[in-house]
Amino acid sequence: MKTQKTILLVINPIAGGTDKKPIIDAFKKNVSQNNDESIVYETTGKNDKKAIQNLIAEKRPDRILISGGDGTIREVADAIKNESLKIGLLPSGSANGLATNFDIPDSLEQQLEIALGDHYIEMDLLEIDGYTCLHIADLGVNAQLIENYENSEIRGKLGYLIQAFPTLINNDFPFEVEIECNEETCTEEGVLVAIANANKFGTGAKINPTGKMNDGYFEVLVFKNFSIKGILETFYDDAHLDPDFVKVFKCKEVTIRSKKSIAFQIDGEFIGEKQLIKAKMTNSKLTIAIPKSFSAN
Ligand SMILES: Nc1ncnc2c1ncn2[C@@H]1O[C@H](COP(=O)(O)OP(=O)(O)OP(=O)(O)O)[C@@H](O)[C@H]1O
Repeated sequence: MKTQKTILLVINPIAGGTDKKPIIDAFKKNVSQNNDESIVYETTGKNDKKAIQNLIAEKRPDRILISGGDGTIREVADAIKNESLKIGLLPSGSANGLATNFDIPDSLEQQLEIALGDHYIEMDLLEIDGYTCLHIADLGVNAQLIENYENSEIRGKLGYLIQAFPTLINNDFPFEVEIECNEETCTEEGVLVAIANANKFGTGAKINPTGKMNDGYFEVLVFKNFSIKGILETFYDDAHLDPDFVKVFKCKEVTIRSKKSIAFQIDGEFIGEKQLIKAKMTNSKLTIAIPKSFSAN
């Protein structure tokens, strides 16, 4: 009979460009202190989903800790879709949008305590054009900014800020979209259309303050104004949900159409220029260990 727990760490060695040895060492130490067994899987960037599935089938871990950015979390989420496995987050990516949403602290010690703890959220998972979306996807100015940022040399918030000005000046926003949801179709004009399960962008900007990550719904938010002040506030401060600035649709399924091809991103990853987007709430949930102080509202 299995008397101890098995904890698997899936870690992306290149995420965030940092040395991962301290994370692996702290993980092993923490797990062994509880007399549990630790397993470490380092991602390779190739066939990781299958390798993680094989490891789960072989070792039957009780929990999976994930160290990387949102891309690594998505890889694990896809791998465990049909399993009821708990996960914990040790954020180490250059973008940690999901961890930002749960207010996961910076200290590795605290992260391990939370990730191995017993306070969870059953988080909704969205599917957008065949991709799993963990927190926020969007069409328009932010996706354009991410594309420009990915092609630039300067990382971090300063990189976004520097890219913000040419992005805002050198494009043909606002654009028109047709939004089909809740058995209604309407036409809206905006500079950014977000599909949000979560409240915040990875930068910490609270763009969807009323969204709940476990209510079986997501929000479509159309940001209407093309004002540098408004957009920068959206990225760096709490957004104002003034109806003149943003229109919100709460739904389980949406189709968005645009006559022009518009930049589109999911969870901080630039996907491409799109004219048609279909998003829906899935029946899958991700059980994530989160801080006790986090309230899903
Ligand atoms: N060993 C590896 N070598 C190269 N790429 C890898 C490796 N392991 C994972 N990857 C790639 O890393 C990406 C996921 O990175 P993730 O989002 O977790 O971290 P990140 O630092 O935030 O990355 P990014 O800055 O690219 O968003 C995936 O594209 C995956 O294929």
